[in-house]
Amino acid sequence: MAAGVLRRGAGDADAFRAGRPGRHPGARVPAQGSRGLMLLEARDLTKNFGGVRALDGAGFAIAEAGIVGLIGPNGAGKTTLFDMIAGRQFPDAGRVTLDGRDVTGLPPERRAALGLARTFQECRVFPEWTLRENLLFAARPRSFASALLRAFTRQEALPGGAAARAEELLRLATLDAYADAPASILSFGQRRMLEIASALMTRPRWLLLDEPAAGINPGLLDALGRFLRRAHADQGGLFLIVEHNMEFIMGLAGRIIVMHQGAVLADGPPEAVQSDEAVIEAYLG
Ligand SMILES: Nc1ncnc2c1ncn2[C@@H]1O[C@H](COP(=O)(O)OP(=O)(O)OP(=O)(O)O)[C@@H](O)[C@H]1O
Repeated sequence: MAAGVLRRGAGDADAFRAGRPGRHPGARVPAQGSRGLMLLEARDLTKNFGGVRALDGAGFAIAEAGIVGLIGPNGAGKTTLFDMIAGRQFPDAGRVTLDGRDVTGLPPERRAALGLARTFQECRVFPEWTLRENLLFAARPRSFASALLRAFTRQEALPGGAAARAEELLRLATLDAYADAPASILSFGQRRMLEIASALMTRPRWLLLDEPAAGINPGLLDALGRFLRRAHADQGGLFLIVEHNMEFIMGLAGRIIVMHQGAVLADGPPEAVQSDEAVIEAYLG
């Protein structure tokens, strides 16, 4: 197991506590934002798969733009919760709101139209296409009308500013030197950054990242963290990140939500969560 990566096991609590003494024990969910609406709220989500209760009243509210980590031991319900927010799965009970709007029953494409984007555990880029082509593809309008236009005119109707946005993201990801090279020449970690850059092309208000640090060479983790910080400073919104690499997420996120057995166990700044005895206990299993 790589240093700083948390899985169930006796060494986990040590890795979890490493280096960061608790300073704000008991920190809870921040108050509502100035507009009075939550950027994202998951309320009392429940999901059963046959006899398995994957989510058991899970909920949290995020009022402010920022980078938020979603962590928890294997099987805690993180992916299921993520899928509920993205619309890939629907809850048995509970609801999800984006900017106060109930989106619980909306399919993923309707949520995308509202400004939600996500990446997946398996990296999705087109290896034969150049980096720039990958990014421009991500900016393509997905509507039926634009598909028709494309079919009849063979013209790509890209939104204004897409080319400039692609250059900007290539710079933020420090991939600009490879703009015209096929994505196949990139390392796995660089491909992951390209995939994230693609998701950022439309300046999503909500970006869901599923284990961005997984499988990435430790030498590239700093670059990935810098890219995410710079991208967030550039565009704002919420970056919600499921992650098992504790060192990475604790250094990146301003707030950590911990899940355990389908519910939220703790929620607060990294220092508080790392020194929370219930959280340490959950990781020890
Ligand atoms: N499609 C499914 N069918 C049956 N059980 C499922 C399904 N999806 C998830 N589960 C179960 O629900 C529970 C929560 O799974 P989930 O994948 O959400 O956890 P996780 O926190 O993302 O875990 P990991 O960190 O290992 O990815 C687990 O017990 C899992 O086996």
